[in-house]
Amino acid sequence: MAEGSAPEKAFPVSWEELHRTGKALAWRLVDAGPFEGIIAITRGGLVPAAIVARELAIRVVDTVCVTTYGTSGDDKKRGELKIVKPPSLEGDGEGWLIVDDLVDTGVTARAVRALLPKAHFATIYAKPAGRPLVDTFVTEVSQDTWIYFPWDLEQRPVDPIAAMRPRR
Ligand SMILES: O=P(O)(O)OC[C@H]1O[C@H](OP(=O)(O)OP(=O)(O)O)[C@H](O)[C@@H]1O
Ligand SMILES: Nc1nc2[nH]cnc2c(=O)[nH]1
Ligand SMILES: [Mg+2]
Repeated sequence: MAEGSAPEKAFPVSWEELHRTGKALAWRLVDAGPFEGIIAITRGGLVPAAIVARELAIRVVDTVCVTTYGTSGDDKKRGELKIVKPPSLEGDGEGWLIVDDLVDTGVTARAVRALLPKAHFATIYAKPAGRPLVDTFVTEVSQDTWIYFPWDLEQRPVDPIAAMRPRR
């Protein structure tokens, strides 16, 4: 999310939807390979990487562990980007697939691309600012949207619409 611009729209994603869209990503990647393996950007890329690995029969899965958002306790606030664990892989990433859940400002993608410039970079979702950094994605959402993944959500009771309006 761009500094100073609070996201206005919520885009909640269910497990079923994530699985379906993750498979759609795998379909888009099938002719871009074969890949030596996947590098998942933790933590958000872990579940999408598992879905893509299963669909493309990829057995080698590595991680690059990055912290940016949420380090101050607010999940929507960006902190300083740190690579807390680099990929085990040596080299420029040629023949490898990097998977993340989404690209927003592109700061995370840019940092990981700098480590592995020749790898193919794939995400399920992309916002316009980060889109040029991604080789393959499935769904674009507007920059002022915040995507809520299944692991960000739980079922809760909500008031009926009428209860949220002033009585006439
Ligand atoms: O394009 P950017 O503006 O850099 O944002 C995209 C990154 O933000 C989220 O990760 P986050 O830092 O929230 O950590 P997490 O994956 O551990 O949830 C998401 O999983 C991407 O990795
Ligand atoms: N869950 C989630 N994390 C993000 N990190 C940067 N943008 C987003 C977003 O829209 N949703
Ligand atoms: Mg992430």
